[in-house]
Amino acid sequence: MEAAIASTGSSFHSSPNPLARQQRIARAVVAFVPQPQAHALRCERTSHPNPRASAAAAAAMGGDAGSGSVVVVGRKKRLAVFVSGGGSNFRAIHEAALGGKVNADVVALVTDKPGCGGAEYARGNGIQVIVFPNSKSAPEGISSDELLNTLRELRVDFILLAGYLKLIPVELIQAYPRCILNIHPSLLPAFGGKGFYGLKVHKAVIASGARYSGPTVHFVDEHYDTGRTLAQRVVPVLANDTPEQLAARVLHEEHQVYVDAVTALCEDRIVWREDVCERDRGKGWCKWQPFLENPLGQKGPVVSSSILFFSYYIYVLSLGC
Ligand SMILES: Nc1nc2c(c(=O)[nH]1)N[C@@H](CN(C=O)c1ccc(C(=O)N[C@@H](CCC(=O)O)C(=O)O)cc1)CN2
Ligand SMILES: NCC(=O)N[C@@H]1O[C@H](COP(=O)([O-])[O-])[C@@H](O)[C@H]1O
Repeated sequence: MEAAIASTGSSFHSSPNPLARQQRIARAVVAFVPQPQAHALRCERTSHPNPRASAAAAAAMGGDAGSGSVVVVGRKKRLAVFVSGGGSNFRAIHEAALGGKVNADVVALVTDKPGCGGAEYARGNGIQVIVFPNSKSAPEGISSDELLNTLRELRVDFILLAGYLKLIPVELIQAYPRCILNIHPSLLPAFGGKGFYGLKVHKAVIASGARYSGPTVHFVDEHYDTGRTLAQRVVPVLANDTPEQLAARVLHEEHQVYVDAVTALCEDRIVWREDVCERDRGKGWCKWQPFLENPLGQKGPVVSSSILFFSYYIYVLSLGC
């Protein structure tokens, strides 16, 4: 059962307080809410715009915060992108960040293949290249602990996997809860897991006789491709498709859906819906499902948090006149 509980208010943190948590578990948190501050599990590293301030800003801009007409943008987020190959998704995200669509800076490229296309692009664009992990083919690579320290020194908020072919260690997953995304070239859970990467995925899709395929953006957990799905796009599988033709069709959609997902992530517009949990009856388990907020709604003017807070105080001063 899901209730449409759309509320503005502080962002939702998984509280250590079991009673408070149980009370919350009894309520479903709505998946699509009209504005960024509604109930949501946020990555600890992002800012939380003040709901009253955004309402004031919306009023000042003639919008209506309740209708999602104002997207509040906090501080610029800092991204580390992990790549093993050509890096076209990495380039799409970097270009979207440079163009202002994604409210972020790409501060590091992490790769297990220092000679790959993604690493070359990063060097040509002044982005720090980090080789991880250490291996025979990349002896200059660093350890998990060194990588974690480097990402912290760079104040990285989110990690984006984009064609990275190594398993992300559990210590990185634990250090960045709900802050690591991956893009996979099939409609997970189909055609995912160990051994499913690159053209292998598209060969399996064609061999299966599937009529549709497409990219999946998902949060990363300690296993390959089993994290919570955030966004998907669908493309047709044509009768005479080669794996390369299907790969190109899927890749085109990947660039769109990943940029959209990262845009939402950096604007704090991902909300987590929790199904009513039957934990108190001793069965079942709770599922948190991340959703892009307002995915079909109109996006209002983008307001920087500084303008937002300034308009809020003008609004408050005007009340006193
Ligand atoms: N902890 C996680 N790490 C990674 C995930 C993830 O979901 N959780 N996603 C992968 C990306 N990926 C699919 O999207 C993926 C990449 C690689 C493999 C795979 O089977 N790799 C081979 C090695 C390939 C090579 O080194 O050339 C293997 O492990 O044997 C499966 C899925 C990134 N990391
Ligand atoms: N399972 C992981 C996997 O197969 N990832 C896939 O590797 C390609 C990387 O392309 P890019 O380097 O041009 O972004 C992309 O198609 C991505 O979905």
